[in-house]
Amino acid sequence: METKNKKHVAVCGGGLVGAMMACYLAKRGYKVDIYERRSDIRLMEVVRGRSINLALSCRGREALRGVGLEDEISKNGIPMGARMIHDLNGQRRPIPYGTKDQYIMSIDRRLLNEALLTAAEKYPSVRIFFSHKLLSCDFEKGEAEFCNDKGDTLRIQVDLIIGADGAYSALRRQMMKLRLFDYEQTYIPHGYMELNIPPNSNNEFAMETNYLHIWPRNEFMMIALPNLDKSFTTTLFMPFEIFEGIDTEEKLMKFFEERFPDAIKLLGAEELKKTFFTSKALPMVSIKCKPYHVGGKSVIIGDAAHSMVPFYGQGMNCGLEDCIVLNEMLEKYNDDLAKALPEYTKMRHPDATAMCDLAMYNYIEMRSHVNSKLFLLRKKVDNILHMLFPRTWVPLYTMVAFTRTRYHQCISRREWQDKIINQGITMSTVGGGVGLILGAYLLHKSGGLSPVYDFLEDSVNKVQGWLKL
Ligand SMILES: Cc1cc2nc3c(=O)[nH]c(=O)nc-3n(C[C@H](O)[C@H](O)[C@H](O)COP(=O)(O)OP(=O)(O)OC[C@H]3O[C@@H](n4cnc5c(N)ncnc54)[C@H](O)[C@@H]3O)c2cc1C
Ligand SMILES: COc1ccc2c(c1)CN(c1nc(C(=O)N(C)c3cc(Cl)c(F)cc3C(=O)O)c(Cl)s1)C2
Repeated sequence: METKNKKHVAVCGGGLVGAMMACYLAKRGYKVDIYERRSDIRLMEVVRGRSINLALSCRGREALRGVGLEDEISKNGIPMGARMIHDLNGQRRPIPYGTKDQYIMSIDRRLLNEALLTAAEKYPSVRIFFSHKLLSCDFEKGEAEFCNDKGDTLRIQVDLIIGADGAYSALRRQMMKLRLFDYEQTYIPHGYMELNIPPNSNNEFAMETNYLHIWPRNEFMMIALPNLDKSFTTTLFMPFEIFEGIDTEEKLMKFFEERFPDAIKLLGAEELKKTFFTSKALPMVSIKCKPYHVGGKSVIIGDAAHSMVPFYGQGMNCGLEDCIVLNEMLEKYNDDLAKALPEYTKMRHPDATAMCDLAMYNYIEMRSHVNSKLFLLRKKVDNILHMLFPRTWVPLYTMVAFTRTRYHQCISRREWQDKIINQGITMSTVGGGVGLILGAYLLHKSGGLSPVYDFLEDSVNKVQGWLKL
């Protein structure tokens, strides 16, 4: 692909979204220089960072498909066709995500990042500068300044500076100096800590493999995703003050015996103690900002533009979908940045902020009153209504994880569904009430079990049978 009349772009951040965007831009014939603060993770023994694995769903897979990487990544992913709910007495109950072809995938974060960096590097017009940290930039001149691990500074001039430098983005910090730039951030009182469920003594998975394991305990929660090495990366979510209050091994074991008794054997008591007292609980922040662009000179994508709490497993999926949308805008406006970038903000901001809100909403839901019984019931009702009314009742998580329905439309449909179900509940309550009064009257008049009463009792039993309550 000719690059003579195409743009020269600097992508700050060689994480999942930056490397993905570099592939899309290179496919368009752009000259792309990636500046990544860390050294080359492909050469590192251990890569410290956030969750070791992630749930890849429809939006992320579509982005990978767009650059020909879906098959390579999927073959190294572990399909999860259902959630496995662990309740307090150790009972495990599966709840399918949908039909058998509706599954999400557990993907190793490092493997995904390495594959995306290697794919980007294959394009002759892409260069990657590791150990280069963005310090500042001048949007008017299209200039950016970096420092390398030797402390040298480097100044470059390009047509477009893209910030894919994550939740604590340096490029976004530069944008915050500009007038009319809106910004809000919220740290939640919960932290997360990664634990590990190793393979069992036969070197097999210690739990059912193709499931997203969940221990919902209202204000506490654990989630475990399978790894290729037959372990499960297990993330414990708790308020920081609870983490801090567990300062002895006795307190830790008492806590797990009360809240996650079945997990002790799976985690291994000694390993649990060792990991818990050598790790720090990490924060989770929700960040919304606007606009994502500065004229035709710069744009932020991924967590740099919208960081969300992980309670929908959509942060990466959303960031990868940003790449599809930005590419569509460049296509639509024939690479005219002065038109494409403002359109990108206009198109993407409502959806990205909707997903931030959905993730926060689910965090508050899960934290306040979702234990395993209620989690099970809600998902079952969702699935039954979807079976009965497949075109009108699409569960929210299905729209989010299994379609490319725009995120803000997922919310408007949820509000419509809530209205329907609330009206349904009201009508059935009223209807039920009228039915009962009528039934009682007929019972009284006929002196025997009235047909209405039989019908009512029969239909409630049927629904209960369906719900297996
Ligand atoms: C506990 C947890 C669980 C999660 N689970 C899921 C999940 O199941 N599914 C999902 O879709 N998402 C999940 N996420 C969200 C996901 O991790 C993020 O949305 C995703 O990593 C964002 O990618 P990014 O490339 O935008 O940012 P990052 O992955 O943060 O990458 C930013 C890159 O920029 C580099 N950088 C930073 N500053 C500079 C600088 N100044 N100069 C140069 N380079 C810089 C960094 O080194 C990094 O390589 C989870 C997040 C957490 C915390
Ligand atoms: C590595 O750390 C993490 C941390 C959190 C998550 C993930 C990985 C992956 N996550 C996914 N969430 C959904 C989802 O849509 N919802 C509503 C759910 C939300 C919660 Cl909080 C939950 F526990 C189950 C479901 C569920 O439905 O299974 C998926 Cl679909 S995948 C959350």
